[in-house]
Amino acid sequence: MTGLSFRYGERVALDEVSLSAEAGRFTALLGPNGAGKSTLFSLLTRLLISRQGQIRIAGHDLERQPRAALAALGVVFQDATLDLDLTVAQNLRYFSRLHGLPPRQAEQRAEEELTRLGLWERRNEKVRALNGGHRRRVEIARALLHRPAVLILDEPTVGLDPPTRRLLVDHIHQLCATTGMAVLWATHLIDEVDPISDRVVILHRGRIRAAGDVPVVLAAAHSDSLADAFRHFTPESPPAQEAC
Ligand SMILES: Nc1ncnc2c1ncn2[C@@H]1O[C@H](COP(=O)(O)OP(=O)(O)OP(=O)(O)O)[C@@H](O)[C@H]1O
Repeated sequence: MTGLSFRYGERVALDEVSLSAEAGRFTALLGPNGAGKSTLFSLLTRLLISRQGQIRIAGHDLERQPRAALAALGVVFQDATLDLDLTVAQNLRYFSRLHGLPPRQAEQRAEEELTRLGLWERRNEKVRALNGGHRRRVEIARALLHRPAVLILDEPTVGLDPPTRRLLVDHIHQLCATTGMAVLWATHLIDEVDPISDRVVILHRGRIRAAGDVPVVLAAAHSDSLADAFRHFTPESPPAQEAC
């Protein structure tokens, strides 16, 4: 996205934000509460529209080619959006229909993704019967059914216990490396970043404060830890959590 701005009335939520998520890489969008992460996700998914700036998804302009752009996008929102009274399989089937996947292909894709996330055996259970971590996994499986080129996740580990959090973070890192998908993962938890392979974008009060590979961000902050760099670029914010 380039030069993206958005305001709620007089309140500026995003100010000339430009960032990219590269294919095959995990980009961590780090920002404290109120930084503008959810607003950015709403713009990426067209829940909000901005006249200032441009968003391209897998080469498609979101404003001019919304169908093609959104077809290339997988989304996991901050709040769960599953139907609790449908089974895991029914939730996935419904979503596949929305994306126009033929039934046979939809079933195949559901099996692949649920198996990968260890949930195939539980496909006929109602989502209501699953714990928070398993529901999150179902949402991730659902977001991947149509094989998006870009996957965006808005603080997907909020409320999960540390082992479940680790499992999801590792899973998405692995997917990124093996499928070539671009991932944009919003978080305020520093320990979700892999300092070796990830890119980091630090957003504070609607503006990008730093972006690049971890060593670049550390050098810009004259710091040797990402937690310190985060504090440096987000003054007057609560300290970043390194672990749950
Ligand atoms: N519907 C709204 N009306 C007015 N202001 C809003 C609205 N939604 C968000 N804001 C403001 O816009 C700014 C960015 O909020 P946003 O929710 O995008 O941040 P965030 O980084 O996602 O924060 P969090 O981690 O708390 O979800 C904040 O100052 C917030 O108060």
